[in-house]
Amino acid sequence: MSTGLSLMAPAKLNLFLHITGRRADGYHELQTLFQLLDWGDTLTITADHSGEIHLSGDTLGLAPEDNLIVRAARALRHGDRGARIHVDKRIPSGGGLGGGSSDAATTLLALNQLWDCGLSNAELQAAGLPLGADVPLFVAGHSAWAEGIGERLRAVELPENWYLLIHPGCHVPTGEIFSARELTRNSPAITMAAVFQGAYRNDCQEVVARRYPEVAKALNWLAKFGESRLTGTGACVFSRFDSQASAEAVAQQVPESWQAYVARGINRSPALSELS
Ligand SMILES: C[C@@](CO)(OP(=O)(O)O)[C@H](O)COP(=O)(O)OP(=O)(O)OC[C@H]1O[C@@H](n2ccc(N)nc2=O)[C@H](O)[C@@H]1O
Ligand SMILES: Nc1ncnc2c1ncn2[C@@H]1O[C@H](COP(=O)(O)OP(=O)(O)O)[C@@H](O)[C@H]1O
Repeated sequence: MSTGLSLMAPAKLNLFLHITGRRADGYHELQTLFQLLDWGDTLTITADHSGEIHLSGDTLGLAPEDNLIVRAARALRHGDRGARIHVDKRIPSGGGLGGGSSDAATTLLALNQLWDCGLSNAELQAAGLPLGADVPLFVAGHSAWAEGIGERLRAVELPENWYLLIHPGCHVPTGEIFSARELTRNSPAITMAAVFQGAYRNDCQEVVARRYPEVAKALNWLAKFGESRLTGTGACVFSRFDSQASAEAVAQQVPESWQAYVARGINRSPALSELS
């Protein structure tokens, strides 16, 4: 049990996000289309018998017990199971790109194999949900139509378009947006067919744009080149392009105070092919 794995933890976009209700525990029910991207963090994980989880690399200044990678490893650990995990982060934290959740999911998938835990994918999704509403998506590893709080997933095949993502530099706390009084919480449930006909939006976008002027600016700037939209609760915004070259050409023009990323949509997470 000393083998290691190096896996990509992909980012995601919410191509649309409707809030359809609120549960008794305060969590919001939503409908969303999760698009996985061919771009993300890299985790290098080696299992050992130390009984400890050691994390190195880009730890974002978080205490180990607050890092979703360590929390995911601890959810599976028992006995003398231990691991050394190195993380190279590319996905900006708190950007609505699901970086923390993807890191957690990749950790669960890798350690389930390295530690021979024998959990099914469904069991891993359930173990990951308390860590974050997006963790089941990344454990399932497929672009998906999602309902519930994002954990009821149906795999979908989406066109593998190119996207330009802009991080306008501000941090938008998910909890703040979900507790905003002005947030629309009663969007009627729609069908997947309606979404593919273009009848969709992100219900968080107006609230985030009003509270965070830099997000509004980035949405307006990107709208010069195509339809621009917020992912999740932000702060990142994105637009779809027909080719890598056209996305790169616009990325070159992004104002210097913002971060630009070009990525391709993918249907299946590359991590799944790496794992047996
Ligand atoms: C709404 C999404 C769409 O992808 O936004 P992003 O975070 O990616 O921007 C996610 O599901 C978010 O998932 P995640 O960021 O993991 O959220 P969590 O840690 O589970 O929740 C943070 C806080 O947001 C609120 N929350 C989150 C998800 C949800 N469906 N309803 C909520 O009300 C809760 O107050 C919760 O305490
Ligand atoms: N490994 C990690 N990578 C990113 N963020 C993490 C990680 N562990 C814990 N976090 C915390 O999770 C929160 C949400 O991060 P993230 O999932 O990247 O954003 P979002 O939910 O907006 O997509 C951040 O506030 C961050 O402090």
